[in-house]
Amino acid sequence: MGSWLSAARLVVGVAVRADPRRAVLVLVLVPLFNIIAAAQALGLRSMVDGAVARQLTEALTGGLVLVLVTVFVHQASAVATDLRQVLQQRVGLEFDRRLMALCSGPAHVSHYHDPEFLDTAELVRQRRTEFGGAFAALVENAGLLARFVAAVVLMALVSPMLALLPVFILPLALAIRWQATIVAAAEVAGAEADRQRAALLTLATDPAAAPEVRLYRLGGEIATRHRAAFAVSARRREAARARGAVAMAAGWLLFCVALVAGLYLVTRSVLSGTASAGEAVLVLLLGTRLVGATTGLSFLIGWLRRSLHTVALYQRLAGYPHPGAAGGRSQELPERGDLVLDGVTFRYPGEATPALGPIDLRLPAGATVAVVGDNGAGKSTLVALLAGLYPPSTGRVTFGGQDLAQVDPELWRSRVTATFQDFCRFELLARESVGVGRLGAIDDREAVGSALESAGAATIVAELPAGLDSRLGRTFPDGTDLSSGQWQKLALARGRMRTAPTVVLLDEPAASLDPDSEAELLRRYLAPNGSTADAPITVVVSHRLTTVRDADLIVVLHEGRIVEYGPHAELLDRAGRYAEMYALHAAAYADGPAVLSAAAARGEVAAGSGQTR
Ligand SMILES: Nc1ncnc2c1ncn2[C@@H]1O[C@H](COP(=O)(O)OP(=O)(O)OP(=O)(O)O)[C@@H](O)[C@H]1O
Repeated sequence: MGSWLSAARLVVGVAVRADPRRAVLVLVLVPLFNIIAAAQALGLRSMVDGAVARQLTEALTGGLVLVLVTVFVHQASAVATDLRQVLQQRVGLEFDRRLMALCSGPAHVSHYHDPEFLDTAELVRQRRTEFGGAFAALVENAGLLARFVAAVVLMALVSPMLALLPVFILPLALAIRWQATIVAAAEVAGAEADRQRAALLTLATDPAAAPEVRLYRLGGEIATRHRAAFAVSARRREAARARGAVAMAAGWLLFCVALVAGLYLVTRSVLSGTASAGEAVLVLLLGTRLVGATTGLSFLIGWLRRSLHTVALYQRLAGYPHPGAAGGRSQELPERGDLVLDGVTFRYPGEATPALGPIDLRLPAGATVAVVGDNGAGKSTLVALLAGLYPPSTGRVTFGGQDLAQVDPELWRSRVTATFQDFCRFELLARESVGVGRLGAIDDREAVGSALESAGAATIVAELPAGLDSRLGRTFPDGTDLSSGQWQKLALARGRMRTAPTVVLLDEPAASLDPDSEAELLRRYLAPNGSTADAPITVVVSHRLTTVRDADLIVVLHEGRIVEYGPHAELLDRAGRYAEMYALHAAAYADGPAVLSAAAARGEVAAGSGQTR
């Protein structure tokens, strides 16, 4: 009940803030019109009593009241419905904004790895329209409740016994509430299956997945799994609804018996002369209205319950404890310094063991660093930690001696530029897709042009139908789609928009590039830059070991830990994991022998051993 009230308060607060005048009008007028509607019954009573007593004035006055109230209530309700719909949209829009801020606002992104957060967010996203619906349901319920109370009061004036009718509605109301509770619980329990269903639907309709779906003939399998996932969540929901329906039917039965008994009492009073015929008609009219209002309430309470439950889920998301979200962070950071990880571990939410660490690592100012290791070694996790996207689970990351946990994450991220392994395909205008790398310069064609140039992506854009102004992607009919490598080059250009970053992070930046582009890219990023005073720390994750050898330092990760660390030649001398990986890699390349012989010519391969340096 507490969460209902808190959700209702939030919805009303949002409506009042979104449009104070309309909100107050709707919240006051709708119940008022419903109370006024009860005057129809009074008019009808006077009409009947006037007719029975042959009192024309009384009969005509009653008729006039009946007609006027009916017309007024009809018109006023239409106006109130219009107002309510406008507000409903505004409330929905405001919650959409809040939801976007909730997901994209937190300092870190680790919540996206928490299944509980994802399930709740998925439910809230699916039921977004219910935020506006919650306001509408509140208003309609208030209106119906007012109508109900007015009817009971008028009936009680005829016979006080009739005031007991609401007591017989209580079991029905409890049954309605119980059904809504168990259906909501079933929906939460089925959220995981619903998420799977949504993912399968995306898979079956996503153009990127289409080639493999066709090739491996996965259409049928996806449909089967989709049906199975639906069955899991639907079975739970339907079972909950059925149980609730049985309880509601029992509640209805009790109420109907009570109403029939009430009508019997009034009929007896008319026959004994203690009530007028008009009063009997009044009770009959209000009694049937009571049935209507109760039916309406049973529907509306279900609607209200469901929509307030969505609001409560939103509140749960809003209250999600984001690690490292404490305020009062420093806005100061040195321009240059070493980036140091000190006993750092990172565990994904819900995981028992850390994906990374403990790690101690010093990345000297201006150094170029390559991070290598097997799949799942923790390279991307390390990059995300350095970008400040996750807070370490234990240990600390410092820059220039300053603990980044004490620094505003926004400040740190404004110093970092990155191209991630799963880079985003911003389906905007080409210049915007690059320009979002520095929002302040999004309209600066020159800045975008030089970022494209430095990422080797200028020709891609030059060949587009409208150059920088071409729309990218398939979402819009006039959009041009790009190849994976072309998208990746635009992502690299985006990373070049920040002109003087402190740290440059590149996670598999060349995975989709041709060998020439890759070699050129890594040459640019990994050329030793310690001699330049303002050079950033550059961290490159790559599986192509032959292309990262020029880095000042190479970090070898294995099962989340650093197993080796040093320059290429030193690591080869150590003849450990890196040397082994490097030799395998060089030999596996089509031109492996050529690489090896070139290395031998430079004295980097121990003669006859195949071991490279
Ligand atoms: N969202 C997640 N939730 C739980 N565990 C995760 C998640 N993402 C990654 N992991 C786990 O963390 C470990 C490190 O993953 P990470 O992606 O950092 O490896 P990687 O070295 O970048 O791999 P690759 O070379 O394949 O890109 C792996 O064991 C992986 O299973």
